[in-house]
Amino acid sequence: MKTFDELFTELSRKAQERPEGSGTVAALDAGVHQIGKKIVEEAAEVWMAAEYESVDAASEEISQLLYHLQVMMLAKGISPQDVYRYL
Ligand SMILES: N=c1c2ncn([C@@H]3O[C@H](COP(=O)(O)OP(=O)(O)OP(=O)(O)O)[C@@H](O)[C@H]3O)c2ncn1[C@@H]1O[C@H](COP(=O)(O)O)[C@@H](O)[C@H]1O
Repeated sequence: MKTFDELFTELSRKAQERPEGSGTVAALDAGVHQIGKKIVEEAAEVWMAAEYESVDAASEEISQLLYHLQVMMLAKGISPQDVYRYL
């Protein structure tokens, strides 16, 4: 289990060190357009799970959406603090 900030730290390191087999590195290489499509796909999965599936399934979909949002943040050089100041 990890927090939003812990995941962001982990993904930042992956982006920098580019370990082989990292899905995050592959997503960053694919670019903003592909990351954006993944965010829309995951958002739809959150909606469907929330409406038709269990709380656990919806939680898992939300975690995946948060992951892909973090990948977009990395792709655009946006830090958690950049986002938090709007919360
Ligand atoms: N939390 C996540 C995470 N959530 C979602 N995903 C990605 O999102 C996909 C889920 O999307 P879908 O449900 O659409 O499943 P899918 O259709 O089989 O996925 P794709 O075919 O699109 O790859 C997964 O296959 C992962 O590629 C994640 N990938 C990585 N992480 C964490 O990120 C960290 C770094 O991962 P790597 O960069 O791969 O080392 C690790 O701690 C991982 O646990």
